[in-house]
Amino acid sequence: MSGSRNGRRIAVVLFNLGGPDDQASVKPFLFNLFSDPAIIGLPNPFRALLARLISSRRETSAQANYALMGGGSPLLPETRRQGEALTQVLAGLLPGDEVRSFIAMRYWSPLTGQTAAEVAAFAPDEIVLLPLYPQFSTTTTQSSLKAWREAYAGPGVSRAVCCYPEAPGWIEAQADGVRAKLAEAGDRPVRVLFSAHGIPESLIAKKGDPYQEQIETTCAAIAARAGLADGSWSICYQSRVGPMKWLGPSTPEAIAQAGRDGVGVVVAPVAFVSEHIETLVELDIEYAELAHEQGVSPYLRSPAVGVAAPFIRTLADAVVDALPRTGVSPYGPGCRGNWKACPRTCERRAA
Ligand SMILES: C=CC1=C(C)c2cc3[nH]c(cc4nc(cc5[nH]c(cc1n2)c(C)c5CCC(=O)O)C(CCC(=O)O)=C4C)c(C)c3C=C
Ligand SMILES: [Fe+2]
Ligand SMILES: [Fe+2]
Repeated sequence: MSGSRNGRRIAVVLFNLGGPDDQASVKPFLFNLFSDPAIIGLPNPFRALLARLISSRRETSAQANYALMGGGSPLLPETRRQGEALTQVLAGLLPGDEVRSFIAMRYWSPLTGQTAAEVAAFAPDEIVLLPLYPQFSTTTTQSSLKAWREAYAGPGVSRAVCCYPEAPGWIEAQADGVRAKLAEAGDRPVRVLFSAHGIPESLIAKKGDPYQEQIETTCAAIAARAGLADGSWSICYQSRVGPMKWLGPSTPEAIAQAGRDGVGVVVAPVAFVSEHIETLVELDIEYAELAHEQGVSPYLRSPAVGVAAPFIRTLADAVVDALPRTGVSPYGPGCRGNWKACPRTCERRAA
């Protein structure tokens, strides 16, 4: 943190999904997730009933998965590390301003309402809303920004970063991870599978959700930066939930295809910025077993970017760019507040 009598007080609010801290929080966490109209588009009381039903049904299997990580999700401690690294970089970029970072999780603590009260107590002049989702989706970024607007009643001007699917430091950090795993593969033939969290396909047609398009932008940029040849990489989607048609091909299908083609894989998670259940359990345990069964070898996974310096610099640049009169943006010209029209800095003024 840096301070000055004349500087601005700037709150940076990091948004992520949240995860249960322990076994007892798994069910209420799932209930919160499935109660979100951005996830289940039914009116109440049907949505609440369905949320109760699904959270009860998934509880035991989800608890078993969280137990593999010691009982709860590492998402909050990982996000705290990112917040601390970001605050340090911002102190250097914004000397004279007092910058403090906060974390607002969508479905588990610290929940948005609690964080909104903490930010209000800080009495900021400026609030930068920073989703830890590089690609914008109605199910993630838009849901978090909406929750913030409903919860925050304190002082300051809120400005939102919408997305950074091809921001230079984000792509560099991802490409570094992929290159390291390709080096580990050595002479063995491998395909790079860019694996993103899926969403239901209907959201794209119904809501114009730009997520898939931005995933494709991210993957093409990483492939170019890592020098991957055409045909040596593909995009797939993991973590399907429920009976609806989700984006495809699924990551298990892509692994099976690699098996048929006689190549190993380097799986790169491209929609997550930290390690959590979807990487540590789904990719590292479930899909690794699948790969083993299908004779896919090697099966390697590049790490989530975490606190990699180029990534934290990308976040810091996004914050500086969101503030008024602060230099040249690597993200292109500013947005007029409509994410459908402007896929880079959507919902810039979220207040
Ligand atoms: C890009 C990020 C994510 C998108 C898009 C997303 C959409 C989405 N997720 C579900 C259902 C579940 N997600 C769960 C956990 C989870 N999801 C993300 C990210 C995205 N989700 C994160 C960061 C996490 C938390 C991980 C942790 O460590 O706790 C879960 C719980 C786990 C499980 O039971 O599998 C569910 C359920 C839907 C339905 C959806 C889009 C419609
Ligand atoms: Fe999810
Ligand atoms: Fe925009």
